[in-house]
Amino acid sequence: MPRPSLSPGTPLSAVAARLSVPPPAVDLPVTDLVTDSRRVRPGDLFGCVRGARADGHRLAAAAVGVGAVALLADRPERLPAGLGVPVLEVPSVRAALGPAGALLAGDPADRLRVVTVTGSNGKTTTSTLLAGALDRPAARCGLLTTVGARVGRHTRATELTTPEAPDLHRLLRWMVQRGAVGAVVEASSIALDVGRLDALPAQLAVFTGFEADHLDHHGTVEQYWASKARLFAPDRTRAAVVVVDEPWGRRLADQARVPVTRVGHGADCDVRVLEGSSGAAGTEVLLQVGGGRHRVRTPVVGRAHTTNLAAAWAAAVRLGRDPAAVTAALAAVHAPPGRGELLSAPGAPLVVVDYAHTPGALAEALVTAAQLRPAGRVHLVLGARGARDRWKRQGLGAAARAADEVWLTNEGSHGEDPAAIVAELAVGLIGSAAGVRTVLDRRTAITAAVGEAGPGDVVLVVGRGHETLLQDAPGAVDPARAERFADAEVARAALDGRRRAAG
Ligand SMILES: CC(=O)N[C@H]1[C@@H](OP(=O)(O)OP(=O)(O)OC[C@H]2O[C@@H](n3ccc(=O)[nH]c3=O)[C@H](O)[C@@H]2O)O[C@H](CO)[C@@H](O)[C@@H]1O[C@H](C)C(=O)N[C@@H](C)C(=O)N[C@H](CCC(=O)O)C(=O)O
Repeated sequence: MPRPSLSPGTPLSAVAARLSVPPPAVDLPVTDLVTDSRRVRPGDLFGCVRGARADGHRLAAAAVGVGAVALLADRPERLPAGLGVPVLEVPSVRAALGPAGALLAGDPADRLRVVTVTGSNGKTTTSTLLAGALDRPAARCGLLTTVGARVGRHTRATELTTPEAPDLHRLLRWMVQRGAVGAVVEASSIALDVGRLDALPAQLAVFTGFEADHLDHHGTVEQYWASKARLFAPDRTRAAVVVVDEPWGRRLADQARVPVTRVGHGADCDVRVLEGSSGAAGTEVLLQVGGGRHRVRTPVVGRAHTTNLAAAWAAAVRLGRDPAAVTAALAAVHAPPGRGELLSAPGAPLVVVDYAHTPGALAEALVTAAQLRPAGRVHLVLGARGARDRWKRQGLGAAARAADEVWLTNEGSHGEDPAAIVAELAVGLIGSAAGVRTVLDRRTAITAAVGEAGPGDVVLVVGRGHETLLQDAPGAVDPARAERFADAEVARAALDGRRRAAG
């Protein structure tokens, strides 16, 4: 991610003061805080992060070699002798990245009304809806989600759903420089767990709902929930909007020590969903708020988005926006790419490309698909990501039983055997009435599903949504080792091919 022009520099002693550690023997200005030696520029402060695969302390010499003028370290004994640069010793470099990153970015969050959005499903859509409800030409609201960073018509690609803290605060500075007075930030549980959102005070935190996920990182559902619950502590947010349609959300609302606006279908909700429906034209809810009722619409497709829409509406109103203005704004907010994305062509099945990658989200996406073509059949193209969350695969297979036809395929094996991944998905489908076929080449699977489906059917392609890199090589996504592959593009080509074949 290209970095903006360098700031004039901040005294290293100011960084020490922000981190409450002794000042350096030698003071000097530092420009940016960087945690990757491959991205250091002259004048940077290099944070020596100890990770699962590398230790920044062992990379300090390389960082100094390309211009780092000072180091943040929590294992100074691991640093090579004679580096000749001041070292700020901290208890934890990871814990320092937020406060120091904010300072060196100019504390942009102090000039923004920040809203954080977390939850198991719907974070990106809810964040996009909320930013759309808050955004005004004269008072921009920035948006930072899995899809990338955006403010007004400016966009920036990002690598993580929630970037590392120094990158996050630089992106907030980038938004302020382009007129943002607010920012909606999608908060992944992993980011919360490792401290990427530290030093990011929010006016409001939104919880979209809960389903076990990322257990390969968090270990237990309790730990996963606790990582999200951190966002609702008084030192992290002033208020909360919580969807309470399931027990974990209710528990969060009960335990949060900040004012909570409860959203959901229950009679105890402050913003109660009386009715909800979704179809090809979008999603609509009827909300009961006190004595009043509000009918709210969005072009976003998917029954799962009824509570996301209600939460976004409640959050914008909680932040002081006029309810009628919020309702009007939401009517024009379209889904982020790859979330309930519809592709259609004359005489061809309807194709839906969605990000669903948990059993609950898949079940919801299948309900939506069936609702979109009530008289048709549902053809599901399903895979599971390699090298993570293996425990989810049988549950995904079980959720897939609601489809009429299931095409099991590769979704990026990341060093695993694609056939073994598919075999785990197939366990959930044992005894199912659905027709089940395995086609490991994803392009072939999507093309075959589109080719075989009837004109009144739906083809639902899940798991990757907007993503454009498909990787079978081990390790984190690396553009140099991944194939460029966008589900929507492949589905569109399949529809075009079907039209050409029909003459
Ligand atoms: C589990 C996790 O969060 N891992 C992140 C973490 O990796 P790590 O701690 O293992 O770091 P490492 O690779 O050992 O490197 C340690 C340090 O050495 C540095 N380094 C490394 C190599 C080098 O040549 N020079 C160098 O300086 C690295 O920049 C890093 O600071 O720090 C790395 C550098 O910032 C991240 O790239 C990496 O994200 C990986 C790619 C990842 O896949 N993260 C996923 C799990 C993630 O965070 N996902 C959530 C969304 C989940 C969801 O909702 O779907 C997200 O917010 O994106």
